[in-house]
Amino acid sequence: MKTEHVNQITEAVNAVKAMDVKNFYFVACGGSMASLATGDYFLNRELDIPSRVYTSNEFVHVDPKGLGENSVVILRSHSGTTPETVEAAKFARSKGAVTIAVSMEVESPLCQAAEYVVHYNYKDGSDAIDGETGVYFSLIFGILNAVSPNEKYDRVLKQLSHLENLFETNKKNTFDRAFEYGKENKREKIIYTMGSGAYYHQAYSFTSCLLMEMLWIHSNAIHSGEFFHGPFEITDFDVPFLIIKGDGPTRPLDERAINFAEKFSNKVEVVDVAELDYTGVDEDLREYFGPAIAGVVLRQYADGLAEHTGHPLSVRRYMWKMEY
Ligand SMILES: N[C@@H]1[C@@H](O)[C@H](O)[C@@H](COP(=O)(O)O)O[C@@H]1O
Repeated sequence: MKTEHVNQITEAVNAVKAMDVKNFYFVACGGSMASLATGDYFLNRELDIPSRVYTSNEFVHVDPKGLGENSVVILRSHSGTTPETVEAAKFARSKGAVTIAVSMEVESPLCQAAEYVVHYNYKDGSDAIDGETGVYFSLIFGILNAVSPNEKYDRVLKQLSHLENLFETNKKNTFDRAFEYGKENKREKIIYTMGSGAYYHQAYSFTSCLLMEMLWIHSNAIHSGEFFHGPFEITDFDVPFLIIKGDGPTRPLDERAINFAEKFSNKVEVVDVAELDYTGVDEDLREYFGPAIAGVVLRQYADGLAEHTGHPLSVRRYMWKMEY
C-alpha cells in the first residue's frame, strides 16, 4: 500500500483508538452509502458498540441523539462534492464527532470539511489495495483491531494484499456468464435484485446505481429475509431476479428465497459468492472477503447488460446536469 494511504489510515485509526467510542455512523449517498454499509455490517457483527448507516441528508435532518464527542462519523463520497455529504461532515464536526472522509479527491469539499481524510485511487492502474475496496477495508479492519484487538483482523489486513489477484481471477472466471446474462436479459424492462447481510447493500447498489441510474431498468432491491413478507407475491414464470447467494451467516436466508423463486420463475440468476475464488484467503476469513470480491463480479453483469442493450453506463438525463 502507498505510504500516503498507510499514513492516512494510521492517523484515522489512532484517533479512534484514543477516544472512548460510544457509536459509529456511516454517512453517504447512493453507491457510496452502499459501500460504507459493508463496514457497518462488520462493525455490528464484531463489536458491541452500536453503529448505523444514514443517507447524508437524513443524518443532518434527524440529528441523532447519540451524535457527539464520542461518535466516529465515517463519510464517503467518490467525487467528494456531493453537497448532502459535505453538509453532513460539517454537521458532525460541529457536534464534536471524529469525522473521517473517504474519497478519491483529497482537494474536494468533503475532504476539507472532515478532520481525517482517507484517499483511494480510482482506475489509474494502481494495485487494488490502493483502490476503494482495499483502502476502505484496511480502514475498517484497522478500526476493529484498534477497538477490539484480534489476531484474525491482523490476518485480514495482511491478506488484503491478495485483492488485486482475487479481482482479476474472479472477473475472468465470471466474465462469460455475465456477458451471457446481458444477452439473455437485454429486453427485460424490470429486474429485481435480492441479497442479505453484507450483500443486501450490493443488491441495493446494483438496483439503484447500475439498473436504475445507469441502465434505466426498473428495479427494487429486496432483502432475502423480507421476500416472504410481501414481495414474493410478484413472482411468476417471466419475472427476472438477480439473487446474490452470500458467503456468511445469512446465507440460509438467500437459499430460502432462491428455492422459492426458482420454483415459480424461469428467470432466476444466482450469483453464488461461495463459488468464487478465494486463493490466499484463510478459510475463517472468507466471510470478510466475499463482499469485496462480489462487488467486481456484479459490476460485470451490468457491463453485460450495457453491452447488449447498447445503453452505456455513463449516460444520465438529470444527474449532475441540473439543479435538484
Ligand atoms: N451512482 C452514483 C454513486 O456511484 C455515487 O456514489 C453517488 C454519490 O456520489 P459521490 O460518491 O460522489 O458522493 O451518486 C450516485 O448514486
